[in-house]
Amino acid sequence: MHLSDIITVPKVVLHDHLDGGLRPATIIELAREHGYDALPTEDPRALAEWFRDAADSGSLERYLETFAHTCAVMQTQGALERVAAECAEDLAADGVVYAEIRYAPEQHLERGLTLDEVVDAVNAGFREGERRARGRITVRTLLTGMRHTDRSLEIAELTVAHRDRGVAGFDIAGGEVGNPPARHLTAFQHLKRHNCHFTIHAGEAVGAESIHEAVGICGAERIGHGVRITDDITVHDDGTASLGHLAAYVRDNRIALELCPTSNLQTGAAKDYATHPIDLLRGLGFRVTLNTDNRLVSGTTMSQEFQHMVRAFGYGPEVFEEFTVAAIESAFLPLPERQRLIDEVIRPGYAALATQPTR
Ligand SMILES: O=c1[nH]cnc2c1ncn2[C@@H]1O[C@H](CO)[C@@H](O)[C@H]1O
Ligand SMILES: [Zn+2]
Repeated sequence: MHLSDIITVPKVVLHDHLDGGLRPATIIELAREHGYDALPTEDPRALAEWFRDAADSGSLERYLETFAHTCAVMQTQGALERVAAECAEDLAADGVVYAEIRYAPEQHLERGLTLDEVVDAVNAGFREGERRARGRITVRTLLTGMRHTDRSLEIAELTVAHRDRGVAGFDIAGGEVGNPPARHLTAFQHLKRHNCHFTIHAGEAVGAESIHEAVGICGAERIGHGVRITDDITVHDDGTASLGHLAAYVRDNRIALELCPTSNLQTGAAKDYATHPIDLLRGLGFRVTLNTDNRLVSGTTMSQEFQHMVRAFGYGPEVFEEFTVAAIESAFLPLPERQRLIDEVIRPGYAALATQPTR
């Protein structure tokens, strides 16, 4: 599949951080406006490289340190609106038709904004971005609680308060070691009481135990990464596999795994593309989705993630259609809207590719 075809076909991203995907030139401009002088360089190309290299450390903690620079310039209403609008534009230009973009409102209060003002500014930016993209993309947000702080209940309440107005659900993120999901149980209970969607970053830096807590104790509908579910899967010499109870539960309940291969290589959750568990998990019938995690920090796009999969596993359009439909089916969007995107956008987009003369 040519890159131009990969860009053209409809794609869905469920796991992409707003503060991990800024345009480098925008960071530099906003830093000047805000008087932030700690950027490692003021050259956009060099800055993009700096993020990718600094994040390429084999450790999730080191990967997360780079976000200090993006969050530093996302502290005003104007900056948040701009970053969100550009995010929608960039995704639309890459052929993404539906995106759930997450960020942690508590990280944007340094210059006096309230949590509600942060959410309103980001929502306004996304509506502007959708307009600029002339309706080619729909964006919803997930509000993230940081797992090392103690504001998750407050962020869960914020999610409920802003639901149906651009906010589709909740997530927790940040360093996984030492901050297990169940530490935020009251937040998840609040969401459940209000029938509100949530996903949990789990099984990235910690193994099956973290996924078990996320699913079995907290009740996550999807798993952010979840790549270490392989801890509960035994692959035998003859190629067959046995699933433990946790892996079977995740697979049998169609709990989506928000896999992000490039990010996994950077944080050490996987060794290389060719041995990334995505292909094993897909083969075993897990609901697999392909995502970017952080377009700037991981130096990637949805099309590039697709391309890596073409090279590693020889995937063609039928597999990408499968990933895209799986993603939209697991989206925190009302069923009729998901169905409309499948019938009117995704299926026709892949059908159009299939009828093109081969190039
Ligand atoms: O892959 C990840 N694992 C865990 N936390 C992450 C990952 N990517 C980003 N963040 C964290 O989520 C915050 C809100 O968007 C970011 O500031 C970053 O600290
Ligand atoms: Zn993430």
